[in-house]
Amino acid sequence: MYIMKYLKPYKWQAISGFIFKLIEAFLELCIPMAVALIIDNGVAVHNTNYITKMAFVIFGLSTVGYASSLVCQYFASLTSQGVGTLMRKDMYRAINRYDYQDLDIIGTPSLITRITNDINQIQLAVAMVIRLCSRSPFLIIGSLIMSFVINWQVALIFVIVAPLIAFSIYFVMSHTAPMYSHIQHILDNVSLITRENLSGVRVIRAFNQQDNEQKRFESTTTKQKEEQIIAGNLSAVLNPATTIIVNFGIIAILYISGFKINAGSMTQGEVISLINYMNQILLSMYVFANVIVILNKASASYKRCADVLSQKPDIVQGINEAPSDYQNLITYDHVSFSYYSGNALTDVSFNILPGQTIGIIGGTGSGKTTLINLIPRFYDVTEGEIRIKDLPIKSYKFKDLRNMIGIVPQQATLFGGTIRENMQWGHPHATDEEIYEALELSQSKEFVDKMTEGLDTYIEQGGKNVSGGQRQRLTIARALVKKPEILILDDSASALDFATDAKLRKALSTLNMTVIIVSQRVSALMHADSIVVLSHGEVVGQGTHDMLMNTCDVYQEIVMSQMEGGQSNEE
Ligand SMILES: Nc1ncnc2c1ncn2[C@@H]1O[C@H](COP(=O)(O)OP(=O)(O)OP(=O)(O)O)[C@@H](O)[C@H]1O
Repeated sequence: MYIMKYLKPYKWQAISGFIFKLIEAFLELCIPMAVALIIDNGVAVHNTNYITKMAFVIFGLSTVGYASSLVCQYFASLTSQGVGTLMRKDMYRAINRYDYQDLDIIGTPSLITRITNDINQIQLAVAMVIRLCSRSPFLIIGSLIMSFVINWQVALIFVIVAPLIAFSIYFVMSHTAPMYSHIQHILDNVSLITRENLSGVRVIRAFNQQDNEQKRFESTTTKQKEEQIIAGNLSAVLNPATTIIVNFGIIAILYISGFKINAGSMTQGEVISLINYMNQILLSMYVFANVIVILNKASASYKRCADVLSQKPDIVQGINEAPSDYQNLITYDHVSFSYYSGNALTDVSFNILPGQTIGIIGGTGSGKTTLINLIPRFYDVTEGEIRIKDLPIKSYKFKDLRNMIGIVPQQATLFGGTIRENMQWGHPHATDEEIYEALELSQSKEFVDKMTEGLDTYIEQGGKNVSGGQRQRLTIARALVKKPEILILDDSASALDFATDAKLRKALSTLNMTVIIVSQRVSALMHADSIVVLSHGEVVGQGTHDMLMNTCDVYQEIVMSQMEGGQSNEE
């Protein structure tokens, strides 16, 4: 039970909250008794001194009750917020250790919902349990006991009325609870659609899809509205139903008490306090039923959060550091890989020597990105082995393995912060000189120099305030600042014009690095020492441009298609 782990540091706050709530409930139980005394010993005999004195007593009881309630509220907030924060931190940590495969399966929107909405639901439940779980049963049982103390015969009415109220609340709740949980599900969908729409707003407008998206949104919210109305109508039955039961109970109390007052075995004040206790039972049952609804919702949220926490990464690191003596830099040895949705690479074998520039080419979906994602162990091979410096990559510590690699992903992503801060991601102590060197190599210096604040220019989250091409160049610079032994460019120059792309490749060729260039453009890798041609996840050719032109049909087709498109040999 994860919840116990998070509650443990707040054990005393939770217990204190419980105790203060019980004090408040106890004082609340005393008030109808005090009112009865005022009626019998003050109002009935015109004793104003007694009434004044008891008014102070009631004021005192209410004030202490109110103060206890505030203290309880304080401890409940402290505990619920503390539990939520600890849980959120652990979830964040767990998600950061996730394998890519797990991220793919659970999905980012769902993880965001779990770490925000679901934790909020759990926090609310923790606060409610502290504040109301003790109070309501205490008041229900206390009111029953008090009524028996006042007059056991009249109190038998409570024994009939209380279960009837409980049954009607249960009946309505058991029908509405599944509806509300379905409504919650629809609301989740509404938030998913909203998130998708907001993040893709430009694409939606570019494709004139506003009306369709509006309809999709409206149909979901209409469904939510309709279900909400049905559930609301059913809930609305509850109030009059329970009020009728309570009113019958009150009539029965008045009827029987009338005889008893006439017979002198009961006072008017006692009748009033019995009616008050009857109302208190009703209110407490309402509150308790609502706490149960909140607990129900929270238990579903808790399960979703516990799933996140219990998911352990399959990819674990080894213990080795990089050897200084080796022959081959990277070796793919009969590597196959499958996503949960299907096979992506089959029996891939090739070798990369230190200092070589390797091109990876192939059609869309041929497995290029998958192939290079296996090197830093974003995913682990399903079969075969990859070795770096003649050691299996599984035997390296993550830090050592990933320190050797500078990867520029297809999707150029920058983070909120200055250009300097972004550049220092891979090398926290990089000097401005080293950063400028990387900017120069990546063909970014020119546009950074034009920015009035240079390296101090603030990059918005995701790099929204720079163009696609500039973003790509900056991500290349970020990888270069790290001075990796292996630089992997995954279609990283797709947004660059041909001239800049050529300059970039020329600059990279001056570096003492092993470079892997993934591209669909022949011009981007035709000068590589070796080119690997992929088709449907299999290597269908390997060699230099000239060799492949003579031996590999797929490569020839790619070259021909690009020559027809006028993209080849633009240098
Ligand atoms: N995260 C993923 N989950 C499931 N399947 C995936 C995932 N990523 C890729 N695939 C599938 O694996 C195959 C290879 O995809 P990959 O992205 O490696 O191709 P690619 O050659 O890099 O394509 P592109 O040139 O379009 O980037 C494709 O069929 C693709 O649908």
